[in-house]
Amino acid sequence: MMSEDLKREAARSALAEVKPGMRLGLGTGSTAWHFVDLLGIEVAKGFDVLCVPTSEKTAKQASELGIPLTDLEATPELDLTIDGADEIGPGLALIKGGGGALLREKIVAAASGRMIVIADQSKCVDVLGRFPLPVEVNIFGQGATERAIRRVMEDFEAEGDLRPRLTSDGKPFVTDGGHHVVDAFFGRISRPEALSAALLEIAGVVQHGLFLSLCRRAYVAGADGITTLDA
Ligand SMILES: O=C(CO)[C@H](O)[C@H](O)COP(=O)(O)O
Repeated sequence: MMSEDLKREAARSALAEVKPGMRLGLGTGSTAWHFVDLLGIEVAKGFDVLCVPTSEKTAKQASELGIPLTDLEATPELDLTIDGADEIGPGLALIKGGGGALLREKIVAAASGRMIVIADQSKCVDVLGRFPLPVEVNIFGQGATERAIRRVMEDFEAEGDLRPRLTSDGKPFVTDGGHHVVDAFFGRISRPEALSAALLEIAGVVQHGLFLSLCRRAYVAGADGITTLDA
């Protein structure tokens, strides 16, 4: 199966968890795109859900499909969030934010009773950190924030550097919240909880892409079908 087919199969498994009347968080990225697309087909047939998107991109896709949308002001508690991931590690610890939506993704996941991740097998790792960890930073004082992040990277024996994320035309990548993203190349993250705490201690760090103790289930699609991983 091609990678897009695998993503769609994982999305289809997650769709089976969605019951009528649920309040859902909708993730961001190419795998979440398939979930939203499949949900749109059900909504067109009359399926009842109310959704909070985790990015402007997902909001646009969902509204074009006629999926009813709300926000966390009107609906502060959700039943379930379905999202993709950049890495799935032991205990379903995740790295997210490759698409730059990590802040809204984490807020929405934290407001949800459950988070389910959908992915193809390539995302599963024994140790997190091969995928660069996205860190969302306030634009004010970014130089000082980067310096502080580099110090934390040294403390955690990062194998690589910190790189400000740029768009394809070389401009700083700006998140939906108006912040920048810097990508931290760790190679191996052996103490994710401690790293999370150290990064959040930095004043200019808005959020980072380590999702710890948030995801309870993953549907992972591979050549042999779907594997269900539970935390
Ligand atoms: O965290 C994300 C966006 O911020 C995505 O979920 C993550 O990057 C995975 O994306 P894809 O399904 O395209 O591989």
